[in-house]
Amino acid sequence: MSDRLAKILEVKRREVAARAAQRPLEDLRRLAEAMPKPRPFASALYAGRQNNSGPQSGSVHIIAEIKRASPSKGMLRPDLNPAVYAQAYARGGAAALSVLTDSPFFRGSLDDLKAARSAVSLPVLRKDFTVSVYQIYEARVSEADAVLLIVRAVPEGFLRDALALCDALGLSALTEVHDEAELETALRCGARLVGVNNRNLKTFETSLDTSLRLRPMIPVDCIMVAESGIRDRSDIERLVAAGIRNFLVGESLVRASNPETAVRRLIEPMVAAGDVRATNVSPPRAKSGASHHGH
Ligand SMILES: O=P(O)(O)OC[C@@H](O)[C@@H](O)c1c[nH]c2ccccc12
Repeated sequence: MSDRLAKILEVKRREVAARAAQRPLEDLRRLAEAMPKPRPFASALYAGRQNNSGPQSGSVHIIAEIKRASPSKGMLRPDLNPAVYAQAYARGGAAALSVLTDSPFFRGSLDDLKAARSAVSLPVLRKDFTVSVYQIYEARVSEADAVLLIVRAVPEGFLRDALALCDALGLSALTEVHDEAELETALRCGARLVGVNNRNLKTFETSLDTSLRLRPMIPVDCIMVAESGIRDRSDIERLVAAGIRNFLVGESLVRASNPETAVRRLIEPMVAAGDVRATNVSPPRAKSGASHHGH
């Protein structure tokens, strides 16, 4: 484990222990179980086994992230208003939202999540470093529809229990992996919504090759999300060509001068090379298109 992740997890464990001392797990559990149903998160994404000839075929689904700062990039947008961003992302056509709720390293909070969620009707992921079931109940009580589970951050036994708890609470779990071994662990524990993080946790650099490399290992009954380092339309196109349809995008949307347009640009229908040519050729001279039949 990288020192940086280890440091974050250490701080996180202390933070959660302090909150649990204020409000015991039992109280939180009671509150969680009385919450209204979450919004469906996984089904807002593209599932690979869907009929590929449907109207959704080839469509791009964006989980748009609300993130003020990050340990690797420092301050991104310190004055970010979560409700305003949530609405802009929704207007741009985002399929779901991700809200950083970690405060020491990402300057987020559970209040950000609530503010974002109440401004839109999209499902919302609580983006945090989950090290305790306490945070899963807490996510539910804060109206999250999904939580992040980072394979590298927890023992396999915890991952298994956390996935089962999410299931019982009706929460989706985005299980994050960085390599083949972590993906195997995730699948062994029953993960069905898998995030492939392109950020190398040692160097903090991103490479889309991670998503491209792991894509063929994702079973057909799983939903894959490519995470991190997606800057523009050409990145999306590279990944779409490999059969990837779901993307978690943060920095490039947060930094964009117009977040609504920035999302819309990423999801615009792709124009295939053949289509481009079709619009450029002169109209056919004869109407007898029989020879084109079946083409
Ligand atoms: O800002 P980017 O490069 O578009 O990345 C978004 C998201 O993938 C990234 O914020 C992230 C992925 N996994 C995480 C785990 C914790 C905190 C943050 C993350």
